[in-house]
Amino acid sequence: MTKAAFLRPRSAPAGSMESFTGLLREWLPGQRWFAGKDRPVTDLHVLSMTELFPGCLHLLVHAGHGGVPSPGNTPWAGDCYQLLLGVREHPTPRLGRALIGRVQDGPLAGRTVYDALHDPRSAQLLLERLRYPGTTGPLHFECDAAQPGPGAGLVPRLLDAEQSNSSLVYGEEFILKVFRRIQPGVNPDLEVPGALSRQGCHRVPAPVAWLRTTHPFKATLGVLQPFLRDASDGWTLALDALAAGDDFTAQSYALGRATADVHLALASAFPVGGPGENGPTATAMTERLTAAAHSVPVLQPFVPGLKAAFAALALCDPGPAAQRIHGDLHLGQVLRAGRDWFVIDFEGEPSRPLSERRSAHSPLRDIAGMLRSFDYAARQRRPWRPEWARRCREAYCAGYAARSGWDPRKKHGLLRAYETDRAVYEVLYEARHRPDWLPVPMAAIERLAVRGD
Ligand SMILES: Nc1ncnc2c1ncn2[C@@H]1O[C@H](COP(=O)(O)OP(=O)(O)O)[C@@H](O)[C@H]1O
Ligand SMILES: O=P(O)(O)O[C@H]1O[C@H](CO)[C@@H](O[C@H]2O[C@H](CO)[C@@H](O)[C@H](O)[C@H]2O)[C@H](O)[C@H]1O
Repeated sequence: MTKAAFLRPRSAPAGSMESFTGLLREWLPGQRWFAGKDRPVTDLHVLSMTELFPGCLHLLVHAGHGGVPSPGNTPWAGDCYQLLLGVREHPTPRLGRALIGRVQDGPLAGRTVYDALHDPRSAQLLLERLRYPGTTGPLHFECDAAQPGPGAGLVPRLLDAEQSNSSLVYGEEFILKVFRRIQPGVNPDLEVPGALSRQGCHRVPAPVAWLRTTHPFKATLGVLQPFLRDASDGWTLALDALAAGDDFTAQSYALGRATADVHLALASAFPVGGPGENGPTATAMTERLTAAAHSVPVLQPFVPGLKAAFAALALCDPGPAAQRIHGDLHLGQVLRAGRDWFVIDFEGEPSRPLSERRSAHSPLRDIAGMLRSFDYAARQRRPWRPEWARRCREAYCAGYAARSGWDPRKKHGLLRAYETDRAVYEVLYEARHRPDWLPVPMAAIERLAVRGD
């Protein structure tokens, strides 16, 4: 590996990065993982730029939205994104949709830049870097020596999934998740699976190696873990079952048990204890609703009805103790391999502040996430299949109760508030990432606000 240079964009001559940042500003909003599709990108700054290896730059960039702060992200208004860019002297037609463009001026003048994760050579070199712990500028490559690591020469492929980040699969043996939207601090998707594997919890693939930065702030940038090669995710399995007219209750029941297993392991890996308190929960949910309705005006007519669900928390018992949870549980976060369900992606809801994602919450939040997911799946079919979703939800709760010793269905008021809060989050998520999907959570909003069930 050649010694990498750490380029300091802030010392570059004024204006010299203009064409480069202009290209990135145009390219970013078209990316699936870009979280600001509901607002124009008004400015883009390079926060750090490191030559990872010849022909590949690592960047953290800040995308601003005209001074409108993004909830929970960095101390400044806007979002920070991680990019790995290939830089070539001569463009090749094969770059296809990886192509970002040709830089007109500044230090990269005349070069073609592209998303290096699409480039097998860069993807291979990235894995090589993770195989040998060390640092490159502010970037730190680390590994868990207790876990079997990847061998040499594993062939990479970029996953083309509905994702909030980007993932590379190596030789069908390992998967590297490259986080896209970066917040300061340890990412729970590294912290939690590591702690659960030390607990002996077999339902979560353990981190093998990871990448973090120390500039312009400390943050986790990527995690490598074993790839469950014959696994299917719960979303695909649910849609297949719906298409075939199959029942999904046995799978849902097993999924409920698996969720309870993971909650039990989380409670012992991160002992926090203490009963949940409904007052602060209701306040936080109401604040999130107000902020979401401000960003997504179609929510506004439903605000009074939704607030009622949160106000009703005052009449509920506090429910199960707060603990570390998954934080963004849905059918796309569970993988079925053999007869077992595995749980992945402990990042939490990406738009929440990291400190909030790493604190204790009611396990009902995860349960509500999965219940909403059965509804999402049922709405992918015409005509809509509410009965299918209802049976899955019942079976999931029954499976959870059998393993945990308490039945989520008996916490009706709490569960309704958590489902409402989750549906509000989904509206915000869809508006920002996949505007075409907005009608799915909006249908739930209407149901929860108007009928309250
Ligand atoms: N350990 C794994 N084994 C097999 N497939 C995986 C594994 N981790 C992730 N995947 C696949 O990658 C997809 C995206 O992973 P996920 O962690 O949910 O990323 P994101 O945060 O970008 O949504 C999953 O839906 C799943 O299909
Ligand atoms: O990318 P992540 O998996 O971290 O989670 C985000 O994206 C999800 C979509 O990919 C989103 O989930 C929503 O859509 C799913 C169907 O695609 C559905 O099963 C979920 O129930 C629904 O919430 C998730 O909210 C978001 O955080």
